[in-house]
Amino acid sequence: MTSEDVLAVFKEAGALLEGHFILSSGRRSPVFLQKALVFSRPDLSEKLCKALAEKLTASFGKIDVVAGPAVGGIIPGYELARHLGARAIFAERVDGQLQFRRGFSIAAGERVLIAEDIVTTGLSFRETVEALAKLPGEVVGGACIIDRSGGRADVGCKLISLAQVNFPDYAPDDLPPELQKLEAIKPGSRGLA
Ligand SMILES: O=P(O)(O)OC[C@H]1O[C@H](OP(=O)(O)OP(=O)(O)O)[C@H](O)[C@@H]1O
Ligand SMILES: O=C(O)c1cc(=O)[nH]c(=O)[nH]1
Ligand SMILES: [Mg+2]
Repeated sequence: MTSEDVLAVFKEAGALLEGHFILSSGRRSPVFLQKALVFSRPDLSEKLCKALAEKLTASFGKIDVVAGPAVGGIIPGYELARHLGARAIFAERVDGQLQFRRGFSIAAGERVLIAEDIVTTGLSFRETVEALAKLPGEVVGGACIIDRSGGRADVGCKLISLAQVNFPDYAPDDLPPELQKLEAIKPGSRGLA
């Protein structure tokens, strides 16, 4: 699939939003990819993750465990694991820090792939790398559906994306006039109680 094909899937799901959004990193953007609307469609989730899994097998070989950060990484992590013949686990925030709970474990020597929905600054991805450093297993690389950084984000390991885009984002104190006029909304879960 090309990046245009992937954006067409987001459009089909009504997930390509325009307005004034507060991103997970605190940066602001006039564009938001509401992946939850895509992942609410099993047919679309399967199509995207099957195509991504094919790229991953070519780059990383066998994967034993797919690990995604909640909330956004859970469904693509599970669906990728299904196509890769791996198992899926997720990390969730406890007092702001990502932890693997719920009895999830990784055995020594297992090959681990980090799965994300969207990468913007790479912050959430790097936090997942840190959480995995406390567990056995070898992180062989990472995957995301859409890399909003156009390939520039440093995620702390090799990242394979299904699509790369270059949507603008801004520091909150450096907004263009058209964003200053719009009320900002924060769709993601970071920082929620
Ligand atoms: O590369 P970054 O700058 O970290 O941005 C991308 C992250 O932002 C979103 O998560 P968010 O924390 O908004 O919560 P969600 O997973 O519940 O959507 C998304 O799911 C990624 O995890
Ligand atoms: O950077 C983010 O927080 C982010 C951007 C985006 O387009 N979609 C999303 O779910 N998160
Ligand atoms: Mg997330």
